[in-house]
Amino acid sequence: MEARRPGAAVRGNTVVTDTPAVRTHTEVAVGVLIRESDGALLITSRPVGKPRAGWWEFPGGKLEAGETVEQALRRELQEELGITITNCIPWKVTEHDYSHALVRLHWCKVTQWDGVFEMREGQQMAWQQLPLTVRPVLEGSYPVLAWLSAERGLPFDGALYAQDAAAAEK
Ligand SMILES: Nc1nc2c([nH]c(=O)n2[C@H]2C[C@H](O)[C@@H](COP(=O)(O)OP(=O)(O)OP(=O)(O)O)O2)c(=O)[nH]1
Repeated sequence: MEARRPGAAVRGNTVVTDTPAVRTHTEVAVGVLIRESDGALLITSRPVGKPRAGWWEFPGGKLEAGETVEQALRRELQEELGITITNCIPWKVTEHDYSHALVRLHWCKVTQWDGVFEMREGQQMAWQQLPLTVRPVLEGSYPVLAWLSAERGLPFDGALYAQDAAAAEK
């Protein structure tokens, strides 16, 4: 007799279970662009059509097959912002489990780039000091905001950045 897991059903030759599939990580390259003159951080809003449209984040995006983190970040910032980064200092790796994806975020500090900023996806950009004044901010970015705050001797309060989340697109 066939052993069946609880919750499993047979449809034709296929066993269908309600056991969730193992979630694989989506690898993401993220740039912490730091302006030399005053240490301000570049924050951008997520464009219409993406999950969490209108939320604020550090610029970056998903790695494509065969790309290194640096290659992906260089491509994403050219595509989205029209600039070419000329350094990329690997910094931290974090993970966050969203309902839309389980992401692994590869954070790099970037202090040099060429070109003029152009928001090619209709997003907004803001050079910000800590604490940021834009809201809401993707929660996957909170650890990095906490580390940046610690580096600058500033307190960090994640609750600040969740403000206005209820009104924003999820
Ligand atoms: N760029 C960026 N992504 C972040 C940050 N924090 C954070 O949790 N994420 C998450 C949100 C998304 O689930 C994922 C990035 O995916 P994405 O959809 O924006 O990437 P992409 O630009 O390559 O998008 P796509 O058009 O190829 O779908 O990483 C952050 O500060 N910056």
